[in-house]
Amino acid sequence: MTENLSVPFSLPPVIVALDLAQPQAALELAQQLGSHRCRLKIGKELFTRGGPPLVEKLVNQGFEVFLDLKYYDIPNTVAGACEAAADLGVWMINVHAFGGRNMLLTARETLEKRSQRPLLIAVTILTSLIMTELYAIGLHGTLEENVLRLARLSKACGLDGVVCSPQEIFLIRQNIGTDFKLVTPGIRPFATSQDDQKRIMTPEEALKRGADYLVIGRPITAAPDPLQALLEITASID
Ligand SMILES: O=c1ccn([C@@H]2O[C@H](COP(=O)(O)O)[C@@H](O)[C@H]2O)c(=O)[nH]1
Repeated sequence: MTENLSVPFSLPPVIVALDLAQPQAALELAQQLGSHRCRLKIGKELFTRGGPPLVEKLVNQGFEVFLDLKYYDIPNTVAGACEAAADLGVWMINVHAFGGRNMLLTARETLEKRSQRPLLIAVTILTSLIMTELYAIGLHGTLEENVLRLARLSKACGLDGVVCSPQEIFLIRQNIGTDFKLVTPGIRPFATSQDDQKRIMTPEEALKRGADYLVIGRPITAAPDPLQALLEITASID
């Protein structure tokens, strides 16, 4: 497959989830993928192993990094964590919308005091969850009602967007509009899932529905040739 590197250059909307256990392997994979082809997401496993030095290395290599630590704690603690994450120079960070209004507001206000800040988004309902699980943890209403309520709360608190499943894109766009970033994991090239993801969609369909960013991990990182997998996905949404 040939790549279109012609100007004007714009980064594809793919954020590769680097869910690897070894920082060195993550650095090698990042180098193979290239900062001109994708953004990267660092989550709990890799951050716990590689820590801030790994994040800073990738930022210094020119990657736009989404630090996906999904903060969920009292407002003061989350605000401090957001400050610390912003100090790493990352492009995007996130919190759980379940942390509530005060936590969301404090996080946003803390970041707004900076001359440069990362995008701040909130996780609504994890893409691995289905309705029966929401009932089990005591949430009432449909899954969509819960996602929309949390997305509205996030918007009202001035956040830049939310993490949601691609299946909720229409709902959020219709009710909240386009000035709100929708970051969607649960992306599967063949719309089937043999793993923990439950609310899934293909990259083409998610973008057609209005996703801003597609978070894609295992379909790329576990592929025999990750770069080829990324290029095929990118070509499919071009
Ligand atoms: O609701 C959510 C929030 C975050 N994630 C993260 O996205 C990636 C998805 O990886 P895949 O291998 O493509 O399933 C992963 O890092 C999750 O922590 C999510 O899946 N759902």
